[in-house]
Amino acid sequence: MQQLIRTAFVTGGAQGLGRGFSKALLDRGIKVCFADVQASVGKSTETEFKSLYGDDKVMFCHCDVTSVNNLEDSFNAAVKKFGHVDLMVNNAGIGDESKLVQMISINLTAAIQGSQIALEHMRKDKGGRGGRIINVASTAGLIGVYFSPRYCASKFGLVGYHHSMASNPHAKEMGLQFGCLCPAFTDTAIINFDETKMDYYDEGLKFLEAIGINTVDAVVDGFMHFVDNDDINGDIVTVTAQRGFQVKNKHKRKAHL
Ligand SMILES: NC(=O)c1ccc[n+]([C@@H]2O[C@H](COP(=O)([O-])OP(=O)(O)OC[C@H]3O[C@@H](n4cnc5c(N)ncnc54)[C@H](O)[C@@H]3O)[C@@H](O)[C@H]2O)c1
Ligand SMILES: CC/C=C\C[C@H](O)/C=C/C=C\C=C\C=C\[C@@H](O)[C@@H](O)C/C=C\CCC(=O)O
Repeated sequence: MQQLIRTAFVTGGAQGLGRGFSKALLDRGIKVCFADVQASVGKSTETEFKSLYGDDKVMFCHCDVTSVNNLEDSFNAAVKKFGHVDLMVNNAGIGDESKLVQMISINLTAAIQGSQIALEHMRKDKGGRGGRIINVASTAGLIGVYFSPRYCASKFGLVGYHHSMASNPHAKEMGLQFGCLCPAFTDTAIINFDETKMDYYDEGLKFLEAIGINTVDAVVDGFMHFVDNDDINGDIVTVTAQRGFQVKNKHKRKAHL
């Protein structure tokens, strides 16, 4: 029987993919707390969502995910308002090769810390009611990309964390499931590149033009796989302009060998 998802916490939800995931969840009647470092964009997204879905369905927390205290306080504010968080989405991210330390801190460290905060709250063996933790990585977490090597490293790290957590034989008794979303280039602000954000800028742009750009809606469709299906533990969803969304799971494949 499908675990009922009633509430979600989404980082980086003020705009782009996080906003798209939040809206799709709200459309399903799931209450959403979204956190973002951009206060004014977050507030205006919150105002719009409240007018569409009602004041009790959505909340915005101004939060810099690189501060673990800030992240924990925001998560706890969602638990206080909604009673429980069933779905954690670690989505906040940047793509800037000139900001190595900040990028690792946001894309990798904060996503791991967000996962750990969520799982301590969700663990059935510790009195929680279970839940799902979705980490937003990238196809750049699955294949090497020479013009964005630092970004790639942050996303490979996150995919490694996902595999490790999903392969935990105790995940089931804790009531936890781990999913990882790996889109290729998608039409959001993160792909507004300039020479400082990418190595081999011209070659990077040519690659991007050659493989094409996903719409936000296409990536949201892939994301909803983690909400609409029962047994998603270990799933990696890739979304590419050429092939749409595809689900891969090396843990299940191994189990069948
Ligand atoms: N758009 C793409 O091509 C693409 C492809 C694959 C993966 N991704 C990943 O998707 C995720 C969302 O990116 P997007 O494409 O929507 O880009 P975006 O720039 O539109 O959105 C990123 C959001 O994260 C927020 N954010 C950044 N730093 C933060 C911090 N320290 N604390 C809290 N919030 C912070 C931003 O304010 C913004 O709202 C990222 O993890 C990104 O790496 C994007
Ligand atoms: C640095 C910029 C910020 C965001 C952009 C995004 O995260 C970066 C994507 C970089 C590369 C994407 C490559 C996509 C390639 C696909 O067309 C395809 O060839 C790979 C598809 C699946 C991959 C891997 C696998 O199945 O093993």
